[in-house]
Amino acid sequence: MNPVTRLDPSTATPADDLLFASIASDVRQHGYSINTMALPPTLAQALGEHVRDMHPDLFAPAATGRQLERSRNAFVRRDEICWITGAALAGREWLDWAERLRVYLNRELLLGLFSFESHFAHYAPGDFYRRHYDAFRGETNRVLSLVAYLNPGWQPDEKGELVLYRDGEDQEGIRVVPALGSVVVFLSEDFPHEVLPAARDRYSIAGWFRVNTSIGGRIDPPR
Ligand SMILES: O=C(O)CCC(=O)C(=O)O
Ligand SMILES: [Fe+2]
Repeated sequence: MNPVTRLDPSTATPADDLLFASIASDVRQHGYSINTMALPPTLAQALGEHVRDMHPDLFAPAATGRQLERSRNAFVRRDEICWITGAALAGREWLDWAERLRVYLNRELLLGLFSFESHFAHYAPGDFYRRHYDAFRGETNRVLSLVAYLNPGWQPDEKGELVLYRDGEDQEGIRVVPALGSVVVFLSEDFPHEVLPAARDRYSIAGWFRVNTSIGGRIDPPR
């Protein structure tokens, strides 16, 4: 077996640097950042192939709700998820990339991001995730949400957009097509968002950078 060469996960490469700089400046100015064809193409390709190859049994219905009241709520969300552990190479490379972004954002924005968790999500045709926040003030350690899309050749009539609302009042939102390589970052407590039903299988990664403060006496509460 050939040894696999991996980059030092803590240092941004020149290619990452441009993207990371624009994410940092968007988040500083607006609290969110939307980037098309942003993931390194080989990484996007590898993740897309990996997620489509994964055995369906690895995916489980996603839970909703606040920290202590988690339950499956099929009225709120219908997707199935699989947490990314880094056991497979594509997942490992994704976690390394997110780690470089974490280090970069901490340096630029002083957010004190401490850790990262993420899962693959599969939305079968018709699946959705209703308007929601990823974090509620004082209830979770999630500070910054990161979503990446893994769908080559997405057509406009296939729908399945992410709608990112600018605040609690916004009803119009900004629509993001879930096309391969697009990356969206936003402050988890500030931007409600939803996933519209799609006409074909829709694959994404949702992740969260977290801080390490204790909440209600519990340190680093469970997902
Ligand atoms: O897949 C997406 O577009 C976003 C998913 C999402 O909002 C979530 O998992 O919290
Ligand atoms: Fe979300």
